[in-house]
Amino acid sequence: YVPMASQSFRTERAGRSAFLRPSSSSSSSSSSSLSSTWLQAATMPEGATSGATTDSKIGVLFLNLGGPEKSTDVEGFLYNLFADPDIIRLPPFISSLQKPIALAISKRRAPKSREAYNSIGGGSPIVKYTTEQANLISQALASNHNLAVKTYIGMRYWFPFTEQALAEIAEDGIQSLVILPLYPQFSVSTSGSSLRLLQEEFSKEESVVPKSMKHTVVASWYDRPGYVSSVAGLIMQELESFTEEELEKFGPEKHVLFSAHGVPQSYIDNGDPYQAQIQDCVERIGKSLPEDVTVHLSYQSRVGPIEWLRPYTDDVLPELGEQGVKNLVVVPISFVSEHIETLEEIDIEYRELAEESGIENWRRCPALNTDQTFINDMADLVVESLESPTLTVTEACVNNNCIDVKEISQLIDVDKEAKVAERMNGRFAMLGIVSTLLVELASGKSLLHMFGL
Ligand SMILES: C=CC1=C(C)c2cc3[nH]c(cc4nc(cc5[nH]c(cc1n2)c(C)c5CCC(=O)O)C(CCC(=O)O)=C4C)c(C)c3C=C
Ligand SMILES: [Fe+2]
Ligand SMILES: [Fe+2]
Repeated sequence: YVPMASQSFRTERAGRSAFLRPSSSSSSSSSSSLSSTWLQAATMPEGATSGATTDSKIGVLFLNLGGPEKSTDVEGFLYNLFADPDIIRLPPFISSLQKPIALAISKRRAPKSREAYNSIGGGSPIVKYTTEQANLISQALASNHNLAVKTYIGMRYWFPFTEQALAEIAEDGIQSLVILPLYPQFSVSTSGSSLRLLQEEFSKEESVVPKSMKHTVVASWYDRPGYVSSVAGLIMQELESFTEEELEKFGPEKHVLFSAHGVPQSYIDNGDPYQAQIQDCVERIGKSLPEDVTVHLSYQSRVGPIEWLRPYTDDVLPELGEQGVKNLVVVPISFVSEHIETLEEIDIEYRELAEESGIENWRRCPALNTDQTFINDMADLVVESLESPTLTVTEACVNNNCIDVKEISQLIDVDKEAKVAERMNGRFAMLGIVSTLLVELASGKSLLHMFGL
């Protein structure tokens, strides 16, 4: 649990800044003409003149996945992850088995996972980095934009849980909340899962947060020039670290491999925008790299026997080796802080595979972590989202196909039948993972182990 006392919070805005009164509304004195952007509505009381401001308490909630901080957390963390219907999708007729299945899979996977966490010091650094990012973004909002906000961290599967963050948000009396998933690209399995949790909470009769609290979501932000240039900047540092001697020895060709986190192919077939956003993201970053650099894209971290997004990183590395690639920078692209899949999977497993494949001059681009260009851009993003029309959690989920429209059919008018049918297909595909488990339980044979679960 991260004590919130460590985060900065000023109830008063640090001063009067112009952005709260954008020029488009500066001559208006009617609150109704301001209703398109919720910050204005939230900060200006009914009938206020454009110059007037009130001190609305603004919060920013950063959503992230979370990770075990010590070895004994691993099984509980895995259970929470596999109990999430956005990670293991079951068809409705066995959905009541979600929890026992999660229990069995987490027990099965825990030793392998624990070993991986032990190899990086026993736990995940996600909370540490996310806390630092939240604090620095809050500082950048104060210094660059004269705006005081309180920041909160809501992890999906481990402490500090999103539910805890919501309780604090309510206790602090936050009136306007920006919800910012720390995943640049949207996937149903990451941002979508966290937003669904919020959607369910906010739509309860007796929600933890008051109905009067306004909120807006930033669903994805991989296409922001600030984000693109901060990643490109980190890649350039790695490319420039190839020495004259190395280039003489291994040749002048430089390659960059973007290794994105994978998702099951069935998610994409059912409307997850993730792959399209990854491709667009890689294209944008690739364009800001020197022309003599060759760019590749692959997907890592697959789990279970079903088809995931291809090509797989562990297939591409040997292929690059065969093609004679020697100078390679590997870039983790789906996440903004170091975690087990950068520190263990890329730095240990893939590095070893690359060496075996003859890729002799290896670099790994660090995750953004506390990169200052990135932090400043995230602060700008918060301000821009405050000035823009709101996007509610429900709208963000529906726009990105991560909500069963049947569940919210009262709220939103869409073609229910078609959407529900599409989701069912994805759920049957996930039966691949689950039926393997059931066969294993019945036969006593370790099929899941064979498949890496
Ligand atoms: C089984 C399905 C999984 C999907 C789909 C998935 C998508 C996905 N995950 C991340 C980022 C992270 N995943 C992390 C841990 C983790 N994820 C899965 C499974 C799926 N992920 C498992 C089983 C685990 C546990 C670790 C393990 O045993 O391998 C983490 C936490 C890392 C940490 O340091 O603790 C992150 C981060 C993305 C971005 C993504 C889809 C886009
Ligand atoms: Fe993973
Ligand atoms: Fe994951």
